Amino acid sequence: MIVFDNVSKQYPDGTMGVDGLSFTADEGQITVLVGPSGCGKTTSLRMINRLLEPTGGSILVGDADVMSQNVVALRRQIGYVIQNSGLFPHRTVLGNVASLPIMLGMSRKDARARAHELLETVGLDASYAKRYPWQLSGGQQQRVGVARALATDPPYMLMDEPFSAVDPITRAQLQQEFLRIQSEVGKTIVMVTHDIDEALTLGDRIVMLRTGGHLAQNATPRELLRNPADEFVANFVGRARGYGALGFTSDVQLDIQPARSVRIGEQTANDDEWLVAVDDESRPLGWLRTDDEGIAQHADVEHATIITRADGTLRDIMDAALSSPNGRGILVHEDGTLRGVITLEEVTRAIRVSKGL
Ligand SMILES: Nc1ncnc2c1ncn2[C@@H]1O[C@H](COP(=O)(O)OP(=O)(O)OP(=O)(O)O)[C@@H](O)[C@H]1O
Repeated sequence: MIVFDNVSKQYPDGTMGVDGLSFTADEGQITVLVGPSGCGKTTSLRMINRLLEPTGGSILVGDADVMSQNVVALRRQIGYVIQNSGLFPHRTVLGNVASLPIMLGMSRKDARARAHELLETVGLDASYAKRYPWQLSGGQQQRVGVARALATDPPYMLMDEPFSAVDPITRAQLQQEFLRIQSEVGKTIVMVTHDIDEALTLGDRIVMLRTGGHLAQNATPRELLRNPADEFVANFVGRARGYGALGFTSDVQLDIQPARSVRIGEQTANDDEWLVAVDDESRPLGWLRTDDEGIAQHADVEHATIITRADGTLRDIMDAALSSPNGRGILVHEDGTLRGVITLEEVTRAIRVSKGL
């Protein structure tokens, strides 16, 4: 657990970076600090591992005030991931991930074995191990940064805009992988972002700051969307409030209909009818209309269709229906096999029910 108790940071020139901030980052959860530029997010984060020192109040990591802990011992418990990864440029990927455990006394062999494991965890195969950071894309560098922070298996992680230097698609991918990793490792994480969508996607709890380093609201993503504390919070959450609120798994029962499907290469009598094309393992590829001879061809599949899980969020399911050429979304089971289809009307009904309309 990390606790901020009435914490302030006044810089030597008199600027109040953070002013009387209190919040708790619970064990095993992701707490996201979010807010406009200059509101004190990074200042708050850097006081946790004592890159900066508070001028008022106290910060507890575990049970002890950070100011009473030995700095080296404190930082050993805290993984730190920053924007642009901050990798050692002259060390290989493997060297970057293994260096801290070696410094802390792990044998070279064990540290390298662990580094290989971690690279796999963050989605980099063995061929990347010998490369240098400059030989990687921005997204790959961020993955190495996350692997490095996990290498000593610290109970706490601080992450400062970890996914902001990459393109939106890579970013979404990294976010999802990060959530998967966190579901396995269960670290106590404090993350900084200026992006409300990222905060809503990743945060178990969101601590929103306003200019001057004051707390604006401390809430779960759901509460923040439903009950913004004031106009500032409502404006900051902004466009995300309507559509974004659908980004949570809903408990509304959906009427999913069976789908007419066809395997590629198969002959079907249903020409001029939309069918779900599936592969040999019954995984859908997209919608397709068979040709005159009724043969399902790969080239005829509408690949722009978004296919999503039947137990996903209403937002994903709505995307599936909206991206379909016929207003019906293709849904899959957890293992990727075809579950059925859902009409846009049914999605709309589910949205109304979930919102109590
Ligand atoms: N060394 C410093 N000396 C004086 N003021 C500083 C110093 N570092 C930061 N500040 C000020 O403290 C305030 C908070 O800065 P901080 O970097 O924590 O904001 P932030 O929310 O992380 O911003 P951003 O999203 O732009 O990175 C700002 O007004 C900033 O100008």
